[in-house]
This record gives sequence, structure tokens and C-alpha cells, in this order.
Amino acid sequence: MNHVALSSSRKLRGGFRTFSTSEDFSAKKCVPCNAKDLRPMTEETANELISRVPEWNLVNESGVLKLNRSWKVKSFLKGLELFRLVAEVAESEGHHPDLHLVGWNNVTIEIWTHAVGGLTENDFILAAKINGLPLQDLLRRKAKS
Ligand SMILES: C[C@H](O)[C@H](O)[C@H]1CNC2=NC(N)=NC(=O)C2=N1
Repeated sequence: MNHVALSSSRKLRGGFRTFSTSEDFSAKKCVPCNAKDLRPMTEETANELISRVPEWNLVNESGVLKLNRSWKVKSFLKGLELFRLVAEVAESEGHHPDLHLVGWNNVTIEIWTHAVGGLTENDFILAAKINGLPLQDLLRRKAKS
């Protein structure tokens, strides 16, 4: 497939950064969430960015936009191991997800910027870095169709 690298960078409306649409979020660093001009991005911008964090969904929880992804893990303890790997990335980025482990083997992670009550580029950076984690051995194999 011919990937047209869109080089035009876009000033985030109400955002605090520009970024090129071809840039890989996992190569970026989160900024402190107490930056004074930090504001939530629009739903339009979030819809433009969501395809750059594969497997993550954009959800609107009573007006708060969040990123959301779920996994089925092999065991309760492997769920906690997944949390541990995610926690290390979160601590190094200074940006933290909401972690859910329910029904012993269902993991859901939600990412949003609490300081602004919505999404910022930090959330996409964290989601991209979580996508880069070696989670395969923790996950239940998909049932053969
Ligand atoms: C100063 C530091 O950036 C803030 O305390 C961070 C910590 N981690 C955070 N994580 C998330 N998801 N949202 C925040 O607003 C946030 N604030």
C-alpha cells in the first residue's frame, strides 16, 4: 500500500503543539500536564489522530474524550504483569492511564489528560508506547475460527 507521508504539520486548534501527521507518537515524550496553555483537543482532531494508535478506540464518556483499549490476559497475575509494564512507561513519561482488571482476565486501559478533562497529545504518546510493549506472552490466544 502506498503510504503517502503527509508532511504538512497542523497547529492543534486550542492545542499547545504542532505535529506532522506522519510522525510516530512513540518517538515523542510527554510534557508535564500542568503546562499553562494545555487545553483538550477537539473531537475532530482526535478523530484525525486515532488511526495513528492502532487498536485504540476513541470514546466519549459524558463529554470527556478518552482513549480505550482492552485485552484478554491468560491469568489474573499476567494481568497484573501487564499493569506493571504499563506502569513503568507511565512513570517514565509522567503521564498515567486508568487501569481496569475485571472478571479476573479482562484488562481495559483508559488514557486521558485529567488536568484538562480531555485528550492531549500526551495521551496518544502514551498509547503508542503501550502498543510497543512486549505483551504477547501475557495474552490469551484468540480462539481458532
Ligand atoms: C505534573 C504532572 O504532569 C501531573 O501531575 C500529571 C501526572 N500524570 C497525569 N496523567 C494523566 N493521565 N493526566 C494528568 O493530568 C496527569 N498529570
